[in-house]
Amino acid sequence: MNFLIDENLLAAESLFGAWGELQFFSGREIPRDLLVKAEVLLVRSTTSVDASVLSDAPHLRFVGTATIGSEHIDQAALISQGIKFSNAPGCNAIAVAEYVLAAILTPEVRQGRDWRGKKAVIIGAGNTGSATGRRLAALGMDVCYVDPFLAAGHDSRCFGGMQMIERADLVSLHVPYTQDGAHPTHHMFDGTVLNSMRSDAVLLNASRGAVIDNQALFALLQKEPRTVVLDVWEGEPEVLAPLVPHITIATPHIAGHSVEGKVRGSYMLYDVLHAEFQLTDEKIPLNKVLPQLALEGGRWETEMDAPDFIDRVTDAVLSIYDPRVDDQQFRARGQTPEGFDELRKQYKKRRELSALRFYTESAHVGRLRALGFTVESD
Ligand SMILES: NC(=O)C1=CN([C@@H]2O[C@H](COP(=O)(O)OP(=O)(O)OC[C@H]3O[C@@H](n4cnc5c(N)ncnc54)[C@H](O)[C@@H]3O)[C@@H](O)[C@H]2O)C=CC1
Ligand SMILES: O=C(O)C(=O)[C@H](O)COP(=O)(O)O
Repeated sequence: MNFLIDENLLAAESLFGAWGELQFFSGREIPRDLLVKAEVLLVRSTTSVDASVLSDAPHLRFVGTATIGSEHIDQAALISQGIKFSNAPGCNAIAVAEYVLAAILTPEVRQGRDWRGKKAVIIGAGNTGSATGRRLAALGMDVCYVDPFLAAGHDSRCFGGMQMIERADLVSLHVPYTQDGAHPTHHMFDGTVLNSMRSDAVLLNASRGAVIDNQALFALLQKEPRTVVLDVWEGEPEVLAPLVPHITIATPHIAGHSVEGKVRGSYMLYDVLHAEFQLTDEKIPLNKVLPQLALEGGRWETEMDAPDFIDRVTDAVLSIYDPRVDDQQFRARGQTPEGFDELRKQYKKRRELSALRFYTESAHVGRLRALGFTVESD
């Protein structure tokens, strides 16, 4: 099989190398001459795959994106040409949830809050929203979801309408980008919705930029400061530069970029291809391709009392991932399209919290596990 693969797909050589010839491309556009031979095209979220791409790819049988979001793929065009498709649902849910957790534990966002008993409203109760909700609940927050699609089913979690955000201490967005259907998310947070939030509430967006009307947010923040964390930007890689100084933590769409999340994304496509093409070779287990390297300093021995739980957790979380480092780089180099893409391409090897082994006798083992740490207690 002939593969054409975005060079940012981790572990591609190890996973797909035995199945055929691999060619790699870099950047948002696929070089057209490489499409001619391609039977399998594997991309991430920055490459549009539409009818014009397909018209240059006469042998294409499968398109995969190693991401959760799939609005960059014209699925109707694929169906019309009998080309199979898969995304990688849930691959980086842990990474996104850990981004949110780390962001709200930074002193700049936390502003002395203990978070216990505070109200979190999560918009979108799918993979990333649920993973986030579980971590916020483990901090002691009171978590409710807005998700009209799931609220109508048998999900027993706390669901409510958008009016909940009026009383929320934290609002975190985890919806796909949609422009039609019963509940489109384009500019879901427009000026009216933004103004309905409490002025001391934290707003966080790690979903898609245009879920928030960035001009309306800019207008609001010019009038009064608020605590806002943005990982995604309307029109990225172009960003509304005058908005950036008003944002508490600003990052270049890297919330999902843990090494583990990226490898899981590639692995999910490997899994689907193995089944789709009825390949008979023995499957490579996921743990063979997940990074096995021990984390430097990845051992944390602690006693903790209830009052210092949040401070100990904050130290541990920020020792693994501190979004303020990404924020500094974004402000320095990420506000042009080239800088934005470059930061993402060269992104560090960020590990998930499970890479840190907590040794503790504390009564908080269950909460530490729910936050995502590996915990040993003997
Ligand atoms: N910043 C980053 O690096 C990343 C961003 N994302 C973005 O986050 C989005 C969500 O990811 P997942 O949670 O994995 O997707 P998911 O499909 O598991 O969950 C999305 C949820 O949003 C709900 N939803 C849809 N429209 C809604 C609306 N108008 N109001 C409330 N809820 C609505 C759906 O019912 C679904 O339960 C992705 O589509 C992607 O765009 C995902 C991963 C990484
Ligand atoms: O999974 C998604 O959806 C995302 O937004 C990805 O984390 C973004 O990753 P890239 O494909 O843009 O590197």
